[in-house]
Amino acid sequence: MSLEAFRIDRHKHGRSDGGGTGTNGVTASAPATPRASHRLRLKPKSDHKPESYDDLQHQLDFSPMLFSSLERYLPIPMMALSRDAKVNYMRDILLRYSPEGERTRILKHREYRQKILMNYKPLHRELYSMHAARFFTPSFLKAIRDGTEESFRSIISEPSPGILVFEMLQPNFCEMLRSEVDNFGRWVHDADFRIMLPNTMNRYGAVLDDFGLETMLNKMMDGFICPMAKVFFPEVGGCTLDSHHGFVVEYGVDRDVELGFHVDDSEVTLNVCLGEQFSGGELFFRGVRCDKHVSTETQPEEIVDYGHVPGVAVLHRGRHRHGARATTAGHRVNLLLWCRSSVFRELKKYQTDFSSWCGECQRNKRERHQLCIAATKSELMKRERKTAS
Ligand SMILES: O=C(O)CCC(=O)C(=O)O
Ligand SMILES: [Fe+2]
Repeated sequence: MSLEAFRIDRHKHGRSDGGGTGTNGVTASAPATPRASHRLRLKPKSDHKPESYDDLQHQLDFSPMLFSSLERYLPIPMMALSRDAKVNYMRDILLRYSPEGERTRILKHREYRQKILMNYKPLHRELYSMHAARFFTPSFLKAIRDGTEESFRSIISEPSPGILVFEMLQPNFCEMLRSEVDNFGRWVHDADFRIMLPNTMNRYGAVLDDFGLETMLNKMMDGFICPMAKVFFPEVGGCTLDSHHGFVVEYGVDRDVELGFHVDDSEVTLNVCLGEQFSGGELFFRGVRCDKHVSTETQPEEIVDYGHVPGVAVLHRGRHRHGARATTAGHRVNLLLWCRSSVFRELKKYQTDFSSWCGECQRNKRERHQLCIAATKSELMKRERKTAS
């Protein structure tokens, strides 16, 4: 695989940041001048149970889960205040840290979503809230209910370390989601509405979060992906996933045919095939890499290919380099949930060694270790020779 073709996909509209004027008492006005007096605690109050802000998703400028995570860092007297007071306090802090351009982007995206939500009529209303028993396969549900590493391992296969494959979605859910996306596509066409593409690589597909599925997908991440990510990907923020970018991509000879070699703008990616009949479209993986090593050589043991099966999920680190081969016949539709951790992203800024997950950092560390052992050995031998003579 030539690494020249490598591209890092930095999705620009990825944050869950719906908006609009709300009816829940949360002011969603243009960003106020942030108050510098607003502070957070250095350490979280771990026994504090944060509120849920999910129902405010269309009024908030940031992911509701971010507010829940941040609540543990509030000054103690704040914790007992009303939810609205807490939201406004946290929102001021968050806005203080988001640059002007980012704030404008958030507001524009909020308006964009609002326009869609006010005009698009969903086809399958049942998709818009979480009905776990109807969406997921019994084996997946049981594993999640048990919640142990052993129960997860009983349903997954791992063709290579860090690539988890398991049956997840019921055929009926796959079909409903496909037809909902088709319905949305027809509305976009009829209304002559310009939509935002899921990412910089796919021309065919739709951002599910933009037409009302954000809450359901948040629940999917929170209740069904986080438990697995905690066990299998703790070193890349698997324990602190707090926002997502949910979308569907479509492939075929008359759509996107293949997908170039890339890494996702996610900590953990869920990729589930929704069908239909197709040939080709295999995923190829080439090892996990940090930013610095993203274009380094692939080692033979990192080469893995995977053929999509409808209803079956692939869960992997976002930094696991991959791409999709040409879909040579038929039509392939996949659901993607790029799960992110704001805590992990913040901490990463201050780190240089990622040997707990980057294949190249690991190799470098091993090499340094071996050099160190060799140097110690030679020093010891020198000393022995000296004492002997
Ligand atoms: O087509 C696929 O299955 C891969 C999609 C993917 O990697 C992505 O959208 O990030
Ligand atoms: Fe990807």
